[in-house]
Formats: sequence, C-alpha cells, structure tokens
Amino acid sequence: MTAAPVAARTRASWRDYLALTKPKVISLLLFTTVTAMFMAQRGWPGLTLLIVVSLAGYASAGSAGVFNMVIDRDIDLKMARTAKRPTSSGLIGTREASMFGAALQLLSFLALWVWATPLAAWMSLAGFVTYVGVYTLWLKRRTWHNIVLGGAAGCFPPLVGWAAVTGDLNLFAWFLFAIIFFWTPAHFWALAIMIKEEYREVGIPMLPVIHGDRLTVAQVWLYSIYTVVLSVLPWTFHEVSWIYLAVALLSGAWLLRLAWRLYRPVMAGQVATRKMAVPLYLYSMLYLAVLFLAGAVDRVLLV
Ligand code: HEM
Ligand SMILES: CC(C)=CCC/C(C)=C/CC/C(C)=C/COP(=O)(O)OP(=O)(O)O
Repeated sequence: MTAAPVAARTRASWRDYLALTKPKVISLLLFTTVTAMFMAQRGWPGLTLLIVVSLAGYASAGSAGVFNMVIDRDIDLKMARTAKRPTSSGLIGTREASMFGAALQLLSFLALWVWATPLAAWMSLAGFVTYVGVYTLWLKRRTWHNIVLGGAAGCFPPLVGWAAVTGDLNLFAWFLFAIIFFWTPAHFWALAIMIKEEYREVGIPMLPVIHGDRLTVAQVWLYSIYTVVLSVLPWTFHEVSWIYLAVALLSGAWLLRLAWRLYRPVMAGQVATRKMAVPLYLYSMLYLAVLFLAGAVDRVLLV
C-alpha cells in the first residue's frame, strides 16, 4: 500500500504527533540529561531511574516543542524548513496539539516527582516555561537577544538529570548549565546565518537580520571563547580530571578553529554565506555531545 500524498491527508497519524515533539533536537538535550546523571552518580545511576528520566525528559521537552509549534504555526508556515509541520499545515488542530502537549507535560512532571525527585520535576518544568514562555511567547518575535535569554531553556536538561540522582544541585551542575548557555549562540547564530533570508522574510529579529553578518560572527567568536574557557573551569575546581580536560581542550580548540574560519573572512569584508557557517553549526552539536560524554566517562572512571 502506498502512502497518500500529504495534501490529501486529513487524519494525523502517530508519526505526525511525534514530529510535533522535535525528536532530533531532543536527542541531544536528553544526551546531556543522561550524561549528567552519570556525572552526578559517579557511576551507574540505576536502570529504572535512567528509563524514567529519559522518558519523562523526552515528554517534557517534547511538550515544549508541541507548544512552540502551536504558538509559531503562522511563521512556521511561511518558512520552507518548517512549512510542513502538522500545526502549520492544519493536519493537527491547535486544540488537539495543545491537549497532547499538556498531557505530556503533566505526565512528565508527575513521573519525575514520584519516581525521581521533586527538584528534577521542578527543573524540567522550568525548562518548559523558559522555552514556551520566555523564548517563544515573549522574546522570539521581539528582540535579537531572544536566543541568549531564551536559550536558558536548553540548559535545564542536565539539571534535571543531576537533580534526579542527587535531589540537589551543586556548583558543578550549574557549570553544566552555564556551558550550554554560552554554547547556544555559536550553535544558533551559525544556523541563523545559514537561513537569515527566511528569518528576514517572516520578520523574526534574529541577529544577522537585525545587525548584519559582522556583528553576528563577532558574537559567535566571543561566545565560542567563553564556552571553551568555561568548559575548562570544572577541572580547576577538581570536579573532573585529565580525561575531561584533554577532551575539553581538543574539542574546544576545534570549536575555536571553526568559529575563527567564519569570523575572519567576514571581518575582512566578505558576505557570510551558508557554506561558511555550515561547519560550525554541524560541529557545535558534536562538540556538546563529546564534552558531556567526556565528563561522564571521566567522573565514572577517575574522580
Ligand atoms: C535558544 C536555543 C536554541 C535555538 C533557538 C535553537 C535552534 C535550532 C534550530 C532552528 C534548529 C534547526 C532545526 C531544524 O532544521 O528543524 C536547530 C537544530 C538542532 N538543535 Fe538547536 N537550538 C537551540 C538550542 C539547542 C540546544 C540547547 C540543543 C541541545 C542541547 C540543541 C540541539 C539541536 C540539534 C540536535 C539540532 C539538529 C536537529 C536536526 O538536524 O534536525 N539546540 N536548533
Ligand atoms: C527541560 C526542558 C523541558 C527543556 C526544553 C528546552 C528545549 C525544548 C529547547 C530547544 C531549543 C530549540 C529547539 C529552539 C528552537 O526553537 P525555534 O522556535 O527557534 O525553532 P524552530 O524554528 O525550528 O521552531
């Protein structure tokens, strides 16, 4: 049996609901949650807790994605990258999507509260509120600072993992938060350069649209430096040892190399092109994954 063409479909399948949760983005968010659990435990956190936190973490971040797609369905419809989202195409109505999102958030909060710790549930809710309330509703359409302040949403997943294991948050857990906070601009503004014309057309005030390429690459370069410096600090506090340090320095050097390769030609007067920004955007995700993996391996094996 062949699938019906998209335009002819009127009934949404489970795949459409899954698409509302932004599965690819969540895969990396969840990776930071799970690796943070190993870092907090300094060993195996237990299979039950790993499963509960992974499922609940997915549901919470997924719920945030659902509400983001409901709120942004008008602008998503106008951009090629997002036009086919079920909320924009009308395949899934606002009411159904909102109920789905609310159910995910409620289940996630209860599961974390009951089977992990109340603090983990609150941290997850804080991530949700920051993404939906601060980023999507308040800042995204208003200011180019949107992704810096709203980007705090993506910093909560490691706190969820940490709090699920210890019921508490220490300085190192907040370092994990801060690393993602300072990493986000390099990740997102590299992408924003790639798709700046789409953002311009729909009037979303992303940095390259508002202040141009030069300020964007300068900010990306600065935030990349902050990220690498910050990534090394936990070592100076004896929270991690040489495995993490070696990985942080090597992967950080590569991040700086790619940020520099975007910065230099644009500062020399060239227009920032998609081709120039792609390597940094793609590498940003590998970088974060490798850094968190190194933290987990290091603390499980050595510290
Ligand atoms: C304000 C913060 C952030 C913004 C505005 C942002 C924005 C975006 C956008 C617009 C995309 C393209 C998605 C697509 O093509 O469908 C993307 C991709 C991605 N982002 Fe982010 N992001 C942010 C933070 C994060 C964080 C914290 C993580 C994980 C720790 C993350 C992980 C990813 C991944 C894995 C992809 C690739 C998805 C794919 O290939 O479809 N992002 N991001
Ligand atoms: C703990 C917890 C619940 C955390 C949730 C954090 C979360 C879902 C962060 C994701 C960040 C992200 C994908 C932003 C893109 O939004 P966008 O609207 O700019 O992208 P779009 O144009 O693809 O919709």
